[in-house]
Amino acid sequence: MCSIVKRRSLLLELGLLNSLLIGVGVLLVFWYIRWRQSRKNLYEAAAKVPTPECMIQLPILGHSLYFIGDTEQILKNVYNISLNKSETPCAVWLAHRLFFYLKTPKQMEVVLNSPKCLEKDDLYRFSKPLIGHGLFNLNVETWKNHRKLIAPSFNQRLLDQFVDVFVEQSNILTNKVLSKKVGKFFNVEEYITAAALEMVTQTAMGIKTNNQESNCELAEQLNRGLDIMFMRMFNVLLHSDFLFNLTSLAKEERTIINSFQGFIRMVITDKRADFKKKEQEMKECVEAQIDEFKERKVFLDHLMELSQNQQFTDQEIIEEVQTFMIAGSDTSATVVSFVLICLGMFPEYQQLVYEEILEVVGLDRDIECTDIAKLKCLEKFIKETMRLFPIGPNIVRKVTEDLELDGHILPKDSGLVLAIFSIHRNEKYYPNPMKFDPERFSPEETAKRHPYAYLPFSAGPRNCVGIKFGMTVIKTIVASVTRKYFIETSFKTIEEVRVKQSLIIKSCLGFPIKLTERVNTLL
Ligand code: HEM
Repeated sequence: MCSIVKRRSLLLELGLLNSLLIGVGVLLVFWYIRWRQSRKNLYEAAAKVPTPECMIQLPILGHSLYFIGDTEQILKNVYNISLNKSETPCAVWLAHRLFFYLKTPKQMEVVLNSPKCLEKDDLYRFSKPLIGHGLFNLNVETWKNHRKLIAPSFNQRLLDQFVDVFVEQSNILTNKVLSKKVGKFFNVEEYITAAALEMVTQTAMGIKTNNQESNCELAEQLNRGLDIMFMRMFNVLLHSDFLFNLTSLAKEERTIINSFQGFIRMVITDKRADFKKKEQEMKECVEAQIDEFKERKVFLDHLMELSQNQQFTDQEIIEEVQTFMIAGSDTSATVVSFVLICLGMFPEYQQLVYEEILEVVGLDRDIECTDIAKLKCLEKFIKETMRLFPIGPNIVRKVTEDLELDGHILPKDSGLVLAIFSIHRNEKYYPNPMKFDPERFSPEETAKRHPYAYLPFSAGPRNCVGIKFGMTVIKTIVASVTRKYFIETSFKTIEEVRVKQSLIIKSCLGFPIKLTERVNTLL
């Protein structure tokens, strides 16, 4: 009797369980159908354009498998999409996310100037911990306000005042740091990064850290942080915070960010105290002495002034400084490193650059701000280097309202991959594209090209805010090194310089150069 009752209650429980499972199943199916319906416009838009021929599309994962792997392979896979002759936007699925891959200057012009594409894509969310919620990453509404307030800090007059810092640090790099490396091959990147980081630290925060002469742990940490960030962006398995936090990468990233933010906080606290002290001294000071207190203003001073008018909170200041330091140092240092290996590969151009420096600056005196614009040959050389090695090889934006492009509707919530690396190496815009030829950037040749065929600093309202700053840093360092040393590299051709995409482009084999001190004679 007892066993019959038990069996009945078991059957009852099983029945309930089955009903529960069926109920959950029905709900899931219902939710899935609704979810698919809400994304109908994405599927329809994707069906109207080609998918990349070089990639197989899998259920659920889409083309994701092509974006798992090392950062060299990822850049190659993205580049391979451009080898298809068709210029129609093509659709790439990264799991449930739809991206359109764009590769013509006309498409770049429309997208970069459209108010519907000012938002950075969700992929950039993985960069927020390290780069901060500053200009680079902010959502459009806050970005508009911050950009308006911050852009004046990058004016020419202010930049001219920083040239002294750039020159001082370039001299330390050339005369103290690199002089120990003469005569043997070495990877120049870490030394340039330390110099650029010190330049940005001084001009962003107004403090000296003697980065170049001490062991530059911060620079190394930031490089590793950027690598982890990019791995996460393209590896869908690491997109979930839960799964990522189970990996050792998450722990490593947290350590890097804590030490970086701790450093910025410390500087801001010191600055605030200093700011208050100076304000007090100014109040007590007679008019004639006030000039003594008028020092060169750095980026942080501007932000702190804006915070007094309630335009920036303390946290926003920290995030903007964080952005400025990463966006300003790693980019400039990487371009300088590429320029140095290109100078090594093409000695005939190196000679022209060297002769120009002697003509404009001479042998002995320091570079001055008025010299920078006169270094035209160097400028063309830098531009050609940035064509072949653009810092942001692929920029990704998000569509916030349906956008019409080349007769196709790119729907809200899709992502747009702007394939700058592919345009820069496309023979349609740059005949014989792998030939290194600075004359492509003579005014006559430049005028013949679509202006959006060259985008090293992006373009439109959300372009790089530090273009002049970056170009001045690059010119000052390269002029200083080239005036003192003849540069060689172990790379023989551009093709040998294998590249990978961390958030920015990097050389897979580093930046090996050999320096020989020049026996300088005036021309
Ligand atoms: C040669 C050096 C540099 C290159 C090639 C470069 C390139 C770029 C590119 C391509 C973007 C757009 C990225 C995107 O839309 O995904 C960008 C944005 C930005 N860059 Fe630069 N950059 C350089 C130097 C600098 C410097 C020196 C600073 C600051 C001192 C800076 C600050 C920024 C900021 C704040 C943004 C975000 C702008 C916004 O969204 O409003 N960059 N940069």
